[in-house]
Amino acid sequence: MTDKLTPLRERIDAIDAQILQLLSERGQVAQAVGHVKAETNAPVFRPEREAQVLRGVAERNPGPLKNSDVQTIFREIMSSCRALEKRVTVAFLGPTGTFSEQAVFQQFGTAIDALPCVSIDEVFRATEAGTADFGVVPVENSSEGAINRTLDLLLATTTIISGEVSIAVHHSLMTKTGTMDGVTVVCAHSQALAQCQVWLNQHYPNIERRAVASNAEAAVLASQDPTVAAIASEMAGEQYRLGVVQAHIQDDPHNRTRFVVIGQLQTGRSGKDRTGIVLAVPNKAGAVYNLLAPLEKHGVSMTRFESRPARIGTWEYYFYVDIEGHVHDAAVARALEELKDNAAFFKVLGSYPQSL
Ligand SMILES: C=C(O[C@@H]1C=C(C(=O)O)C=C[C@H]1O)C(=O)O
Repeated sequence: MTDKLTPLRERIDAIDAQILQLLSERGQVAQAVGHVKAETNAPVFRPEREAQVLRGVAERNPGPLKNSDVQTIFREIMSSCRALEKRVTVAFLGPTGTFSEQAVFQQFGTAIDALPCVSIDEVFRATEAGTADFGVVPVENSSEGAINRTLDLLLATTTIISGEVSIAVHHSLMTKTGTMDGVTVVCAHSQALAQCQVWLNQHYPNIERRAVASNAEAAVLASQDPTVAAIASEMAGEQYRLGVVQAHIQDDPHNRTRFVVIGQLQTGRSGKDRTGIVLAVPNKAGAVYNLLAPLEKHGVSMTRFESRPARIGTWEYYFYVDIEGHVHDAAVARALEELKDNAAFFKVLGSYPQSL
């Protein structure tokens, strides 16, 4: 047994030495890139380039490692290389242990300074003020729909969207003891309570449900009080040493939340991009139909259409539209020129690589 293992481990040691040498070389090249960028004051973080690297490794992956695992490794390599150029600060809806934090690491890797904020408003403020280089905010959930606060803040913000991240959202019911004995209240963020309502109605119809600021806060409360159960990610549960009563209690097993990255950075073309815009039209018959006609004319696909009541001003609704492509793609540029002409309000939220 040992004799068979020894030569294999020697091979692994030799490979690791090569990997380490190559990582060192990669780091040195990233430092050289950093010097070139510093000379021209160019941005350090280039999401379009990172997206291309990650797509490339999945395309060229010879196996046996899974594409998603190889991408996780390369994301971390890039995060560390980027940190040699400059370490970025990223604001998110805290505390630590939230799905927002998970989204931050999925986009930037872990060689960053994560800045937990108490609200989505605070994430926007920190990013606008430059306290953070970027902010990560939730925009939509596959079962609950739009995150309205984010949509409203996107309308007025001076920041632009530079990226998107989509993560699977699995909720677990957890308590200090790992059982429901003596539990009188289930705490979670209102979105999480909504996403688990059928399951809760079936299993614990009579236990009070209390909305709190975040699932992580619910986990903190449960860790301090055995009569409180929390709905949160298992990651948060581990962090606050909770026992799992039941894992994966969300009503939709494919539940996902999409986040956008906001900042001052205008992301370049990656070859597979998305663009977010906000529009308003005068309240006339056929106005919305006519408004969107240029998309069809120029062969631009719409991937999302969301409306929000305008709370002030002359128009009734703002329309949040996501389209495929980048503002620098010829067809998108032409379509947007025409859209703009027909709109009473028009704002490009940003162009960015489509999430993996
Ligand atoms: C090295 C660069 O800087 C950063 C780090 C990257 C990497 O490690 O591959 C890629 C893009 C940038 O976010 C670069 O721009 O090429």
